[in-house]
Amino acid sequence: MRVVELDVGNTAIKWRCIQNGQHVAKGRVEGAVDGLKALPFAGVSAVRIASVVGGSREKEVTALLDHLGLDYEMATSQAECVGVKNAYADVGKLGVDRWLAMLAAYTKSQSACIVIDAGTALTIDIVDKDGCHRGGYILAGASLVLKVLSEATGKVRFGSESAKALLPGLSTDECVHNGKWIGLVGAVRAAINEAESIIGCHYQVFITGGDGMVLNELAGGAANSWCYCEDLVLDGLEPALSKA
Ligand SMILES: Nc1ncnc2c1ncn2[C@@H]1O[C@H](COP(=O)(O)OP(=O)(O)OP(=O)(O)O)[C@@H](O)[C@H]1O
Ligand SMILES: CC(C)(CO)[C@@H](O)C(=O)NCCC(=O)O
Ligand SMILES: [K+]
Repeated sequence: MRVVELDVGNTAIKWRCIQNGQHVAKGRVEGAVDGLKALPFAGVSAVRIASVVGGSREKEVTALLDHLGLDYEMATSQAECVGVKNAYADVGKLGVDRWLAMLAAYTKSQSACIVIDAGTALTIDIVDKDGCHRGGYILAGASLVLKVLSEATGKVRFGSESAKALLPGLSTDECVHNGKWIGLVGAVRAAINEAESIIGCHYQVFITGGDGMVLNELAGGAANSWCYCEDLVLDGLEPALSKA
């Protein structure tokens, strides 16, 4: 059996192809949804989708799959799945990428976990040892921080990043880029601190997203034990969509 999984995010669509349980291809599509036409859809019997974009972009994705004659299933955030219990009163409002990443993390750890997704947004979610989601955080991610600074100021003008560091900057470029990272690293450290008062000190940290690896590296010391999982959101699709 051949399956394609899609993580439709606000910046890019991440995809992978699974054949008989093996991951055989993967990639990233930026910009127009038409880029999905290049995926290896031949022989695919099912498409699983995690989408946080909604609206017309989501319709473009499903219209393209319909056009290709492919059956698809769209994951949604539920009250409970694989032992994880959603903390939102309105469970469907929790971003499905956050939900799926928690399902995957809790399945892997079978213990308390903290799930960090460093994408367009930075999200941090807390799951206790019994699988109860104990809440989370949504912040602007690295690229959004830059966008907001350049749009909302007259003189914070900067180029691209030359090195990734947390040191105090000595130019606008360094101040902005290092500031962006210290904001993300600092937010994650503070969130973990808050989490410890809720779930205690025994937990596994999982990190994913386009900026996940950099954030893991910059967080230093304590972050050595974090588990970087490139496809945590996609990993949650199968448990979320498998019928009991
Ligand atoms: N080709 C790339 N590969 C990996 N990371 C990238 C790439 N291009 C940009 N990034 C980084 O990834 C971040 C976006 O995160 P991610 O790839 O998780 O995207 P996303 O599609 O926005 O997902 P989501 O909307 O679900 O957060 C950007 O801040 C950017 O720094
Ligand atoms: C926060 C993002 C954008 C992260 O991708 C996504 O999970 C989302 O659109 N969430 C909806 C709002 C919420 O999770 O409460
Ligand atoms: K994401």
